[in-house]
Amino acid sequence: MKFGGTSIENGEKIRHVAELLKDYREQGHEIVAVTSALGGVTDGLMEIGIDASHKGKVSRVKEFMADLAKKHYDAIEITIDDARIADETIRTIDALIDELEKALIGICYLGELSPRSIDYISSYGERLAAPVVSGAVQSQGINSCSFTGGEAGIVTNSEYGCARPFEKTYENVGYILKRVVATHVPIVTGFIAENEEGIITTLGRSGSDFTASIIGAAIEADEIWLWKEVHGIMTSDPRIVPDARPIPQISYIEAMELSYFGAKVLHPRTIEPAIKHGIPVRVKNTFDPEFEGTLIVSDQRLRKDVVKAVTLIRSVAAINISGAGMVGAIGTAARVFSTLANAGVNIIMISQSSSEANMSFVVDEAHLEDAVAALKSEMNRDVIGEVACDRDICVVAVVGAGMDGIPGVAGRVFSSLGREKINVIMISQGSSQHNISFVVSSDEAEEAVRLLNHEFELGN
Ligand SMILES: Nc1ncnc2c1ncn2[C@@H]1O[C@H](COP(=O)(O)OP(=O)(O)O)[C@@H](O)[C@H]1O
Ligand SMILES: N[C@@H](CC(=O)OP(=O)(O)O)C(=O)O
Repeated sequence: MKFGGTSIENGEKIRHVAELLKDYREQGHEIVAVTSALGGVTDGLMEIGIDASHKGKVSRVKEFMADLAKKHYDAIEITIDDARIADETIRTIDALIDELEKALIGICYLGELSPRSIDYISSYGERLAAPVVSGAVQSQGINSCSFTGGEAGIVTNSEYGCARPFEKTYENVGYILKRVVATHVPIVTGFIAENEEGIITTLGRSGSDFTASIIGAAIEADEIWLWKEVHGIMTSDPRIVPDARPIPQISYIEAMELSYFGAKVLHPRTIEPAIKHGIPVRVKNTFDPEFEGTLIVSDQRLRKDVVKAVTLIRSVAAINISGAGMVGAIGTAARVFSTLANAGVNIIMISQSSSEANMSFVVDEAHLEDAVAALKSEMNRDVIGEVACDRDICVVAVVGAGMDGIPGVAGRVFSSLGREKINVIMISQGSSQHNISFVVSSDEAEEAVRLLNHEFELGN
């Protein structure tokens, strides 16, 4: 079971989580709990790290640390009734706060923040949360202990900020946690792991979902449950479409498409370990545990709804390359994509006109400058005449395995946009036919998502 930052935002919510864990444990379930940082803490840690490296104010660091310590002391006061457990937890928190303060002051003096240091600093959110959650569970009379991702056996490469676990992780974690769950509810920090030298790495923002899935696979869990503040995977982000509804059942592939195409409800790599080990994943609402939520499984029963959900990716940019010399020039696409790969640019979507005179792709906005520079310097100007880009765009994706082989879905998507005069800048459909994605300008994107929810009757 994984509890996200919104589920453990403060003492009251942590107490509720501890009671949930107690109830399930007393029903006879063996549970490993994965915890995120208290709500907003990871963002705060990243900001203070950047602040320290730019402005270097020790007084600002001390102020931040006092607030951070208070947030955790307050949570302890509300969640841990037993004085001995509370004292022990406070000592653990104090030691972590002391270590982190020293690191941040070091960054103030050094004036630099490497990707490795960002991972180290941001790891404290989960490292501070796990002992508090564990103390709260112990205070409910249930045996519990806490582990960092590294201590639980998760070993990754050194790609700081989005590290990938090595295969041996599954054996390590299984060996360590399978024995503990028989007697305890172990609380493991989500999001963070270690490389082979024992240096802290992170799995990417929202990576606690991925941690839960790695652990679920390693201990051969019956199910992996992701507890959130929403009623499951919804037909669209409820912040954009207020009447979006929870999807009762969805396939692994659909859930992967949704998370890759911007549905912030799941970390995009969450489903991989679950698929590999055939473990169902449930997304449930921490604050309405009786509600069944969304079940993600491989063997999806055929449902009549063709489109399951509509998602939106922001913070992207489009690049269009064109030139009469591209027509019939063999190897142009290969050169473009290897140039972008060498520049470390992630390509989200690709489209080529049938005339071959231009090619468009969508990249993360953060990679745009590197992408344009690489294309301009590497490409043969005889072939590519122009490289143009557009920052004010979003990708909208219409997802559903039921679209496969059903004629007219694309027609309905684009007719409904056309009726409302929403201009489509670029279109792409994978041959799997699970996803139709297209690009619109940023100021029309949310309206497009609402329109398509209405067109496919996805709302309540
Ligand atoms: N299709 C979707 N279904 C459900 N939630 C979505 C979707 N797209 C975006 N979201 C957002 O994802 C968030 C997921 O819940 P949250 O409790 O924040 O998870 P966590 O704490 O694990 O990160 C919600 O705030 C919701 O607005
Ligand atoms: N705390 C990390 C990891 C995480 O998974 O958080 P959440 O479960 O709140 O998305 C982050 O904010 O990215």
